[in-house]
Amino acid sequence: MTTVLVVNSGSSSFKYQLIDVENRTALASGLVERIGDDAGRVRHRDETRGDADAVWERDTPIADHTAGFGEMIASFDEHGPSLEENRPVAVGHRVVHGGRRFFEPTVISELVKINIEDLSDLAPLHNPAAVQGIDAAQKVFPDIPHVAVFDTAFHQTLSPAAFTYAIDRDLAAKHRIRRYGFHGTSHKYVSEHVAEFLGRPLADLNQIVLHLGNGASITAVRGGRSVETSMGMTPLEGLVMGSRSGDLDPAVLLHLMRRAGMSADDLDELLNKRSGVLGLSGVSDMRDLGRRAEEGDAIARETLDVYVHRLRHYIGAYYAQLGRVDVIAFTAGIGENDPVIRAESLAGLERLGIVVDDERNGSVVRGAVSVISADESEVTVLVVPTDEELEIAVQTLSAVS
Ligand SMILES: Nc1ncnc2c1ncn2[C@@H]1O[C@H](COP(=O)(O)OP(=O)(O)O)[C@@H](O)[C@H]1O
Ligand SMILES: CC(=O)OP(=O)(O)O
Ligand SMILES: [Mg+2]
Repeated sequence: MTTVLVVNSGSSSFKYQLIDVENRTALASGLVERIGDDAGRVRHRDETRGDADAVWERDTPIADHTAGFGEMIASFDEHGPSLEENRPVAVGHRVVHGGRRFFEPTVISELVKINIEDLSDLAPLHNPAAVQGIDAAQKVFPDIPHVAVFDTAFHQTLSPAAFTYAIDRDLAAKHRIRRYGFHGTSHKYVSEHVAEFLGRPLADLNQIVLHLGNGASITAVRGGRSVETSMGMTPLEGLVMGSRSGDLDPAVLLHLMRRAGMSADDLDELLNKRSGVLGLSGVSDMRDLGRRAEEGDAIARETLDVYVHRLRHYIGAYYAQLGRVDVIAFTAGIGENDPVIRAESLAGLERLGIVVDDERNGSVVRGAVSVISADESEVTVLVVPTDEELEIAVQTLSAVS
């Protein structure tokens, strides 16, 4: 058995899995969530036992990703499966920003780590967390290779028309300003999985993939290649997110600098950490927002409207970019679990061939691929659980063997 330990450091949570790559199965999985929050939570599952009792949950404040990594090792020691007996051949790390330097899975040397750290100003919520995770993991597993798999990799296929910002050409080239795109491992996995599920060649399918997690992005995939994506030079552009603004008029920044005396660091913090759903409503978690809206809270309802309005804007734009759409796939925390967001983002689009079936949308089985479009819908609408960890494990093994 060949196992790989995968660490997926998100902005507010980190997921891990010990994966038996040949059998494409997880031996253990876990989630350390609400990092940096007093309501931190650890969930560890021994997947080898296959019973509902093999899950352990614990509430504990988790200061940062390094502390979270300690919780993960403690969970393996306490509950199993044994990391000694199922010793991984490598650790695969999700790294959000690879810039132009990295697009293949890359064995992490000191130099690679310095380069990842160097890209932190382009992904301030993510690359520092990844480096912390790599440092902590290298201490625990000093004798096996560590591999970085980059979120930006899948979007290397964007055309210049799609990745170029309309600013001074020389200045942009000098400072490497262009669209890179993110969540690529997820967009790749989901779009390939869709083809498998439908039993159709990937090359024949035009897809719109909506990755709606704490960070969120949408990608137009033509024949398995990313042709347009909503995140840009950094994971700040595009959709409304948990605490990130997504798109705004760049002049807003100038206005805030001139009129509110805000510095670059102030704006960075405002747009990445105090905007989006959090900035509008005071809560960043979509579960909390949905609950408040249901209870009649007007601000929560308005925040949902802003969120959905932006989503629909992109769905329309990507429909036009693709010309013909075969599949719309929802994935990640919100995409997989929130029927209200799914229904509202596609409501009234019958003329585009999109008809969601309310019954199917409301009875999606967690963890399985589900069709939520009506039989008469020309566009097949799917909920597809993403598996960034499996994709990372496969790519990690390919980099070390
Ligand atoms: N049952 C649910 N209903 C609505 N939203 C949910 C549900 N479960 C999780 N979410 C949302 O999913 C988001 C986190 O998604 P995830 O893909 O784990 O994000 P990330 O990887 O960026 O941390 C949170 O906003 C959370 O509220
Ligand atoms: C790139 C990005 O935004 O990642 P996440 O959704 O995990 O925050
Ligand atoms: Mg994520």
